[in-house]
Amino acid sequence: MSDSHPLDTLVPATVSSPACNHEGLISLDEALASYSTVVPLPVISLPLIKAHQHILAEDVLSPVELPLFTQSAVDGYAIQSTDSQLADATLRLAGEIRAGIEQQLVLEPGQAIRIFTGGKIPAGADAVARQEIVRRGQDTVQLMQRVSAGTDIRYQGEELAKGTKLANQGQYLNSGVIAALSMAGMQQVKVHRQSKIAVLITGDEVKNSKTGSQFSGSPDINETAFPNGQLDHDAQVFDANGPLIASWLKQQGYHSFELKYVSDDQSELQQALHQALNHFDLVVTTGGVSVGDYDLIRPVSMQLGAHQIFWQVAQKPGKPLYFASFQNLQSGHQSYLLGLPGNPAAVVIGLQLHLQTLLFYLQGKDKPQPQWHTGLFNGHLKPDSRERLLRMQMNIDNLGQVVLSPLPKQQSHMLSNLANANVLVRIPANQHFEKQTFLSFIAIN
Ligand SMILES: Nc1nc2c(c(=O)[nH]1)N[C@H]1C(S)=C(S)[C@@H](COP(=O)(O)OP(=O)(O)OC[C@H]3O[C@@H](n4cnc5c(N)ncnc54)[C@H](O)[C@@H]3O)O[C@H]1N2
Ligand code: MOO
Repeated sequence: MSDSHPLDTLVPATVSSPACNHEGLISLDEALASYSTVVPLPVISLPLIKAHQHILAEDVLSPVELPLFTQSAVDGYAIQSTDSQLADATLRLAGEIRAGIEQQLVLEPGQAIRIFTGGKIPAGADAVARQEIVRRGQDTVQLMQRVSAGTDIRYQGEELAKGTKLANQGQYLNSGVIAALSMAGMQQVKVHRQSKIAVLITGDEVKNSKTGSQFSGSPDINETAFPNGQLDHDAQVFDANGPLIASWLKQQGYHSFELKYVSDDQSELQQALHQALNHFDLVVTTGGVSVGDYDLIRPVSMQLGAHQIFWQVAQKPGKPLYFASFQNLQSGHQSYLLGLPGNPAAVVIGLQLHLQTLLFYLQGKDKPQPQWHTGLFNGHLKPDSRERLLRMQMNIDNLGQVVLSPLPKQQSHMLSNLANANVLVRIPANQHFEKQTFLSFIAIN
């Protein structure tokens, strides 16, 4: 740390001085809406499996009909249904059709063909007698029940006609959609490229990994990225934010991100931010965005050319949240900076609401805004001038109602209740809440 005041050499011309009172803050909804101004990432074509957890950039129409051919739904015998009306109904066995084996067999009246689930129905057959309803002889099959036409047959095209829409532009490719596309023979899909993300954990007090703060431009997320062992002195804290962000990103399907630690030293921060803003699509920082003398993320980023979109949101936790855009005028490289406050609970809100919404806009997702659900709040709350996001436990009671139960330890520096929380509940500002109030929530993921 240099002897001079950290801001002596850094008074960016573009910094306004937003008032720290609540009137000067933007609302949570305004902050979330402002992410819609970002430029979505380019469209690329990916093999289906690699496209998992990406956002589809085009509607996908089925190139085939499904099922692909008329087939048996059971293990049994392909027959003509009229033969099952006969008094004796004993049919001659005339061959076998297995799933996946091409056969040119034709079923004649009075015959049965052994067939297995998924086997292609032979010409001449209009029903399958499942093996539980037949009595099998050496070369004969006696039907114990009448079987109507169409029984236990899956017809070609009964699920989908060729050209049916299978998936929509803007849709998230979860494993179910991947399977539906694969079943229709799709091998490549157009998706938005995922954001390349740099994560910068700041703070002299945060126990550091030894990997240094230089970004290499390639992902390095393995256990060596994180600090181990003892604290170096008793004013240090263990890092909560690095593992929080890394595991959250991985859960969202982002495996290509780089995470570094940087101290509150101005030149170190300047170097790390310069690299990150110029080589990544998105830079997520923690700490250093409040009003303290060593809260340098805003002034340093603005001196590097970042343009503040907003700073300070009327939310609790996470008030000093900072969002900026950056464009390198020479290379044209565009990136965004989401500066999350250092308090770990503020980082949770920053990920679940802000980063999630921002990423959805960057990836071109439909419905990018948080999809709030409603539940019955079961407790008391005093008014607060900031909208609050409380960690709660959501359960379904024995009447089938969605019930939200408050948890203790809600302050910004506390995280232990996350072990029991499954939702974030939105508490509007300046209102007194009693039991039996409907409130909005999202699941914590
Ligand atoms: N005078 C004022 N002081 C503060 C205000 C204010 O309006 N006026 N706002 C407060 C609010 S609200 C928040 S939130 C914090 C955010 O401050 P910063 O973003 O600058 O974060 P830091 O000061 O760097 O850290 C805050 C807190 O979190 C701990 N921390 C930081 N990083 C980690 C980490 N990786 N793992 C675990 N814990 C971490 C850090 O030690 C601090 O205790 O500012 C208030 N101050
Ligand atoms: O906004 Mo801060 O996270 O309330 O403490």
